[in-house]
Order: sequence, then structure tokens, then C-alpha cells
Amino acid sequence: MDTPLIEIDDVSVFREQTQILREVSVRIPRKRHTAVLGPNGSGKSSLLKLLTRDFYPSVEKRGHQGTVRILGESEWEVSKLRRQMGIVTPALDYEFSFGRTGRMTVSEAVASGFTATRLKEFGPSVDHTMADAIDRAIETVQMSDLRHRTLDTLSTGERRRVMIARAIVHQPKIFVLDEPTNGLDMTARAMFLEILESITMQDAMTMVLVTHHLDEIPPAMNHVVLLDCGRIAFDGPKSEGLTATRISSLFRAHVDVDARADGWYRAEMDRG
Ligand SMILES: Nc1ncnc2c1ncn2[C@@H]1O[C@H](COP(=O)(O)OP(=O)(O)OP(=O)(O)O)[C@@H](O)[C@H]1O
Repeated sequence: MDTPLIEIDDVSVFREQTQILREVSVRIPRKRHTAVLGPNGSGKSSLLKLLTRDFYPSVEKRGHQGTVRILGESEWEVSKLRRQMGIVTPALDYEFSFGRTGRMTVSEAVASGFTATRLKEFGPSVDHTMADAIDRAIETVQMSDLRHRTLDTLSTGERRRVMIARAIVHQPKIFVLDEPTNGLDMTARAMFLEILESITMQDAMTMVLVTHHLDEIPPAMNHVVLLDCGRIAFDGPKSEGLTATRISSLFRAHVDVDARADGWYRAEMDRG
């Protein structure tokens, strides 16, 4: 059997006396695109930070320390690990919006995904194969016309699409997105979701999407993890996780959930 891409085993994380993740265990095999859903402060970003090695499992009072294995390994040099993953976070988007990083062109920024670097001086020397991959990634996010523009001249929606191209240019096995539609208007969001949908359908990378919004989970993403106060409240098939009962309990509100025929979900708060 294939080694799972991600195995988190009995991990707790404490920060400043507060326990922000509680005995979390999650296993994500290849091709199991997974949405991590939960209310504000439930620990979604902290879970992703375990994957990117921004957070490590804490040692608990009884001496126990959980493990995080990525591609079968628990010891990773952070820079090497980042090259195995595509990552899109609001913080990264911000970093690419100004200063020397913001003055990179779309093509240069996408090329920097090969080395997981943030400045063109540290970027790769681009050979033919890489140039083709850069073109394909830029096409996937529908940015070919703007490829020579610098990032600081792009709208948030356009820059976010460039971040996707940068994250996938080297065809990583794992593609992680943290609330990627934050700050996008209706049209930019719809376009962004269409791009995510096309990437999940290719199945080349396994996507882990952190979101508050059920209606952002692409149809081909069939697995959900529900996080509640740092604990896993559910981990399983989307059709069983995204029920009105579970979602209402998670968000402490009456929520109607509609599984649509096209595979997308809609949720609406029942204010009655
Ligand atoms: N570095 C830190 N130091 C102290 N507390 C932290 C730290 N990082 C996160 N927390 C706390 O851990 C909890 C979970 O935070 P996290 O950002 O993972 O939640 P989230 O589900 O991603 O929230 P949101 O949806 O609002 O982004 C919050 O109560 C937060 O204040």
C-alpha cells in the first residue's frame, strides 16, 4: 500500500499556556483531497502549520509527544519540505504584494516556486522544461496575458491566482491552501474556485483546503475534517460530514445544508 502523504498521530500543540490542538490524528493518503472546516479559532491554521513545520507537536506533561509524518518522514529540513509542497496562504500573498518581492514579474514569481524562494536573485536558473512548466502553470490560472506585469501592479484576485501557479509549478505531491478566497470579490472568487475545481479534477496533487465556507469545497474534494476547539469533530466522507446536524453543531447555529446536483454545497443560516 502507498505511504500516506500526511500522517498526524495524537498531536497536541500548546502556545502560551493554551492548548490549541488536542490529541489530533489525521491521515491523508494520495488523491484524498481534503477540506478542513471549522469556525474561527478552531485550530485550522494551526493544523496547517504542523504540516509546514511552523508548529511542532508539543511535549505533554506525561512526556508524550505526537508525530507528524509527511511523505513517510518525520524529520525534514524545512526548505526541502517546502519544495515538496505547494502552499497558498494570505500571509504569503501579502509578502508578494510589495517591496522587492512585489517587483517580480508574474513569470519570475511563478519560477520562484521551484526553489520555494521569495526573491528572483535566489530563484532557479530556468531551463526549457522549467519554462514549459511555468507557461502551463500560468495558463492554468488564466494569467498568460499578464505574465510580464509586476506583482505590485496586480489586483488581489490576480495576485492570488499567481500564488496558485507558483505553488503548483513544480507539481508537488501536496497542495495546501489556507482560506484562499479571503478578500476576493464575487467574480474573483468564482474564477478562483473554478481553477481549484480544475486542479482537483486532475488528481496529480492532493489538495488540503482550509476554509470556513462549505460552498468553497470543490466537487472532487470528497473528504472533510471538521475541527472544533482544537479537536477533530469528524473525519470522513464529505456526504457524511456536511450534514445540517453536524454543521449546525460545529458553528453553534441552525444551518441548512444543501448538497447540489453539480457536486457543490450551499449553507445558509436559519435565522428563524
Ligand atoms: N502563536 C500563537 N500563540 C498563542 N495562541 C495562538 C497562536 N496561534 C494560534 N493561537 C490560538 O489558537 C487558536 C486556534 O487558532 P487558529 O489560527 O489555528 O484557528 P483558525 O481555525 O485557523 O481560526 P480562523 O478561522 O479565525 O483563522 C486561537 O484561539 C488562537 O488565538
